Amino acid sequence: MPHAGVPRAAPYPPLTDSVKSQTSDLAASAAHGSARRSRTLFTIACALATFVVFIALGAWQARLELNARRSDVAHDVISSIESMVDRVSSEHGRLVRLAGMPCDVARIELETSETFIPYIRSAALVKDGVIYCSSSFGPNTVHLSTYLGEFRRDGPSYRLVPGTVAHPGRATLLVFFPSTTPDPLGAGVLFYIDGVYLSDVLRDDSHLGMDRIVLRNGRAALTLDGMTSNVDAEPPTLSSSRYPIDVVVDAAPSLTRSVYRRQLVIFGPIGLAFAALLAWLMANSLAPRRLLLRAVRTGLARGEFEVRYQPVIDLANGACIGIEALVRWAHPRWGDVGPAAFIGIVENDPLIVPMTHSLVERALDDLHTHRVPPHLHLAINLSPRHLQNRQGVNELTRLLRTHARGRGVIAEVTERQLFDDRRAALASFEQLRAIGVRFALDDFGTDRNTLSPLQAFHFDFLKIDQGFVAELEYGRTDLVRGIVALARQIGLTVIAEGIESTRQHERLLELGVEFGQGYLHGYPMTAARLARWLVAEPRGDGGDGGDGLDTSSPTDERTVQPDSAASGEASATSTSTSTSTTSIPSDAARRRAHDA
Ligand SMILES: Nc1nc2c(ncn2[C@@H]2O[C@H](COP(=O)(O)O[C@H]3[C@@H](O)[C@H](n4cnc5c(=O)[nH]c(N)nc54)O[C@@H]3COP(=O)(O)O)[C@@H](O)[C@H]2O)c(=O)[nH]1
Repeated sequence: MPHAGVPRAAPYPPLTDSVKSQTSDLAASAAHGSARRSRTLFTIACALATFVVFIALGAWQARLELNARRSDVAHDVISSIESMVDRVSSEHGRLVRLAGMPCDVARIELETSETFIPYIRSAALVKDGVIYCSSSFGPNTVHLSTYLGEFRRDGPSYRLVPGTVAHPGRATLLVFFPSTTPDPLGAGVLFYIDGVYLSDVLRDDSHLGMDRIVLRNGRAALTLDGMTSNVDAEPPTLSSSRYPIDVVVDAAPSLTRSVYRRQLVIFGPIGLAFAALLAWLMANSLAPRRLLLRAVRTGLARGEFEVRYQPVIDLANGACIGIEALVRWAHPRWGDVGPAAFIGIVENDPLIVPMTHSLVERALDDLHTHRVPPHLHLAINLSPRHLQNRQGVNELTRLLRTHARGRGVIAEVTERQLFDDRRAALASFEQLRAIGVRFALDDFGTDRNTLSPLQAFHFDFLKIDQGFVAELEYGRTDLVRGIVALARQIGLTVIAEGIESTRQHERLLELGVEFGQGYLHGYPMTAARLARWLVAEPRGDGGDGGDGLDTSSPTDERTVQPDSAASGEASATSTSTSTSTTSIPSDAARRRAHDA
């Protein structure tokens, strides 16, 4: 029987095709297709990057191996040359005392040095800076500076020269030991280490695979091709710690190629295996998400998603002033699935747009069918991703404009991801505000960056998260007090969520919170049950026909009365009767009501 209070004036207009198309598989699968493509590309990119890392590791390993080979060879060369010079050094003391003696007196002993000191071609005595007596040629007159240039008087000097007066064109390492007798122009013994020995060291069999081995002393450099000038400042592969010589060793291209090839043969397959493993792991770790999204898509197409409605109460008088629509999934195999199990994943997928659209469509339809008075606002959860979807917001605007039928709508938005595309979200706020939608910042205080959305976006309500409300049970009121003060300061109305006990209710009232919802007042329920609840629950009314949130179409009939009980279908209708009883259900009464 129709009630006087709520005229069933216009029949509920059929949903337009364009609106229906919003939830079409096509849109969902297009969005899904592009998300899947990006995921596949991401997986391929990660696998490729892994492979490249392994190839780089192989190249690095090859470089290490080549460097090790080069420094082995350099070490070999340096230690061979060092031991030659060592041998000469160990013998110089015996000959240096001859410096200054006449050549014919010293020559015999000098000549024997050629025999017992290995590697030397000859030895010569120096006096007054002049080489005056040689083991090979006897008396001589060559200025020491011809070979050594500047040389030390207080210690040995070493010089690699391309040749000597006696042996031009024959590389020689000269080692000069000054005598202990002071001689300002220089006296001592000069040894000529034969370049043939030096070349033999460079030519050693163990140095196979090396392209170039250069023995350097000052600006002189000896290679297997002869002496060159050490002009470029190529860093040495190894320097002697005892003598002024160093070595540069380069690997031959053939050796380089073979070492690189060998490392790639090792690291390439390992890299491939790891890349494949990573791709497999990624594909499989994403699989549950993908499977869930596919199931949600199927569920949407089959109409498995339902809406439950939780009353929002004026805490001062218990009057219901609105309802929040909450999704539930009636899965044929998994049973009733709460949103916590899927909404987080869906909210991160374009699928949230058609899903929300179909839920809002369903909610408007339900409320109309069950004649839930239009002054009760409808709160919907709108994900930031939806707000950032131009087409989705246009479709939602059209839906609300044509089907809200004067019912106030509050979009509850969480701050998570709201800033991902701030411009788009701001434009959507504006567009929806233009048709009367108002905004609540949901779960306030649960994220890190809580004040920024309040600054950047135009909100009307602030929903205190149930975590803070629960704390009131234990007398911890400071946070709620602070949130209320903040909300007042910036002109927002506070709605508390998750009120479960009369104590919390009373504390909220004391703290100045006007509105709230929670199991104390009403569990999320079907539209039919909501209609019965609106009729049966003892509650105060809005009194003046306003609901405090001012979200409704103007109506002066607020108190809902039972519809025909015989029909079994409850409808909530308004009458002109107004009750003034403010009634907060006791916790026990609430539980009884819910059990019923
Ligand atoms: N994008 C969308 N998000 C949605 C939608 N429907 C719900 N949600 C979000 O999912 C989260 C979990 O929701 P739900 O399991 O429905 O939980 C809500 C209430 O049932 C619950 N509640 C209400 N009163 C009490 C209470 O007294 N105690 C208690 N422990 N829980 C209570 O709290 C949730 C209220 O959610 P909200 O007011 O939105 O913060 C949740 O984040 C929903 O927002 C949807 O269609 N789209």
